[in-house]
Amino acid sequence: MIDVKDLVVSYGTATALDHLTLTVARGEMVALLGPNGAGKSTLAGTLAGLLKPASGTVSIGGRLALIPEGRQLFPDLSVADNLALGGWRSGERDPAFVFDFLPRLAELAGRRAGVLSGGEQQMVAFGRAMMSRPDALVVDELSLGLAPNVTADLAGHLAELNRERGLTVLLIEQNARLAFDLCRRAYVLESGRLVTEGESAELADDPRVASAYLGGAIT
Ligand SMILES: Nc1ncnc2c1ncn2[C@@H]1O[C@H](COP(=O)(O)OP(=O)(O)OP(=O)(O)O)[C@@H](O)[C@H]1O
Repeated sequence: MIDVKDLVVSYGTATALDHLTLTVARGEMVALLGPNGAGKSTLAGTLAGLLKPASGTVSIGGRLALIPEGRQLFPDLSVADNLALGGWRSGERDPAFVFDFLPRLAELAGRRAGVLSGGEQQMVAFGRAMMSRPDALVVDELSLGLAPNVTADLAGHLAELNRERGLTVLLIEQNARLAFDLCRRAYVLESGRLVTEGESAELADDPRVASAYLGGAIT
């Protein structure tokens, strides 16, 4: 569904992604881990078509939506209007199916997005992305600035969409525990290069990953 080959993306003379190769199969949920500045958002932007590769290829086998880092809502618009904007390209006008799996959004529909809590705003960004009826969803830091229980709630909804509706997910995260819990497979990016990839269970035991992301070995 998502096929990235030998991708190079630069900002002027600075290379943000350096020959990155990565795949996410249809219906798979895969994590991309990396510290600040690793190039994670650059990959998200490139997958969403917002950034142009210097070389390499990106191929997407369906409709892709992005939950961008920092939500990027329209703060002065209502939740309902933010959701409607997500349906602009797909022609989806009815958010009822989004309210089915995120019922809290129905209660918040008339509120201004800018006054919501971080978790509620992330839920709106999630719902807005789903309004485009995507086959694949790229989530740029689901957990950013959110309390663990709020993150867990959103992660549960994401896993449910993956399991029950076959939504393909690329979960871009700094929270390795969350990523390993949700995804069977993960890639680790540093300074624009892949440092390792594999099954989450094996990566959690990898001392390099454990010391960088998990504060020591997982017990
Ligand atoms: N618009 C830009 N102009 C110039 N350099 C940029 C730009 N955006 C990002 N970079 C640089 O590209 C590199 C990768 O940045 P990117 O935002 O993709 O990393 P990230 O892994 O998403 O980091 P974070 O977790 O902090 O969001 C960094 O060195 C960053 O400074």
